[in-house]
Amino acid sequence: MAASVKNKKCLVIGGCGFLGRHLCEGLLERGWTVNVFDIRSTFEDSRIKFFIGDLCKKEDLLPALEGVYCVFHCASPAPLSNNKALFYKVNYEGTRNVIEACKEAGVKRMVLTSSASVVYEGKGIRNGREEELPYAAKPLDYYTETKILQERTSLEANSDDFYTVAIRPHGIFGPRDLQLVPITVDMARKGKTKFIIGDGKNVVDFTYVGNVVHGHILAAEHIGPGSPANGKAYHITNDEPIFFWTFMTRLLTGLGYPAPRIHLPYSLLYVVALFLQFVAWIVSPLVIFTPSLSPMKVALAGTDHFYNCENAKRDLGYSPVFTLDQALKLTIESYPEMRNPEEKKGS
Ligand SMILES: NC(=O)C1=CN([C@@H]2O[C@H](COP(=O)(O)OP(=O)(O)OC[C@H]3O[C@@H](n4cnc5c(N)ncnc54)[C@H](OP(=O)(O)O)[C@@H]3O)[C@@H](O)[C@H]2O)C=CC1
Ligand SMILES: CC(C)CCC[C@@H](C)[C@H]1CC[C@H]2C3=C(CC[C@]12C)[C@@]1(C)CCC(=O)C[C@@H]1CC3
Repeated sequence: MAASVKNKKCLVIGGCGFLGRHLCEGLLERGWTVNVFDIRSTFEDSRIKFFIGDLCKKEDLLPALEGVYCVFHCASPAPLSNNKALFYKVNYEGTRNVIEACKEAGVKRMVLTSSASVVYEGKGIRNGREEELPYAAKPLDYYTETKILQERTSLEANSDDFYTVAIRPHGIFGPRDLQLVPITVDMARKGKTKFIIGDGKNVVDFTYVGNVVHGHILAAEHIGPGSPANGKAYHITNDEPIFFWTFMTRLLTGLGYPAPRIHLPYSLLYVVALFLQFVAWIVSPLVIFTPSLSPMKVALAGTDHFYNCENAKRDLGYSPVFTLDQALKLTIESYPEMRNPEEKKGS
């Protein structure tokens, strides 16, 4: 049964990021008192108390944890940054630090933002259930490798004194998104979105940020003494699997760009991505460069990866609040600056 959270105080670690800020807005609407902890400041809100610091430093965290009922840990370095050392420092060592600081400050609950990628290693996943999918034995990138360590550490910390739960969203998109929409538009403006990787029939989940926020808040309201959610991981999706390339076509055409139309063999692109990754590794002692075509991106664009969220429905009372149609409309409308500048000239 959901606990009453009226005026309970929470801390959103990573609250100045894409998901974090939406989470703050959702929590405020739900009646929570919200503190934000982040390494940077990206917005102001008189209802929120901001703490700027590094989650890897306990002395930065402790003041922000005073009187906190629940911590939402959704901080991470940028998922596609490929910075191994930073991923380990923040996602693994930093999360251990967050857990220690929570216990020291007497915080009793933590909701971790994990990722559905923790079980994905480039092979197709269709309607994947949490209890049927082991952690990826061969993660495709350092980000995923450290998200596995982060989730495992967080769930193992669960006890009757400190309740933890992990939310595994997949392919989050929405207003103020920093990954999916900006990267896709950048590729479109460089003429790189005319290609379809593979046969174009791979089915995936994309999850609207409003639904991810809803899942996080339900998780915080449900963990506690005797809850079936304690120490568990939950897939949170839109529950509307879609062809990856249908989604991309709707997003691109909705922003005034042409639809992808030329098929390229998946295996060829994957080999090219592996070669570029090898070259980046060879030159890394001299220069850091992150190829735009990575094995992870190619795999995500060319294989099935959609997940079952029945466990979240059963234990958290989750169901998507926004449909994919509503979500795409809200997202496209929120990005006037991302529209194809050529469409105006053509009209
Ligand atoms: N975007 C997606 O599609 C998905 C994301 N996720 C997970 O959701 C969470 C949020 O992702 P998203 O909103 O996209 O990411 P963002 O990068 O937008 O937000 C993360 C925030 O955490 C901050 N941060 C990073 N390192 C530290 C640190 N050492 N101390 C304090 N704050 C720090 C970031 O600051 P800075 O920008 O300066 O690094 C940023 O403000 C992440 O845990 C991610 O793994 C899961 C599935 C899909
Ligand atoms: C091929 C192009 C037309 C479009 C490229 C879109 C990609 C930038 C995105 C498609 C799937 C996205 C995704 C993530 C980042 C952006 C994409 C690769 C994540 C890796 C972000 C962090 C996660 O936890 C998992 C996400 C999976 C899906």
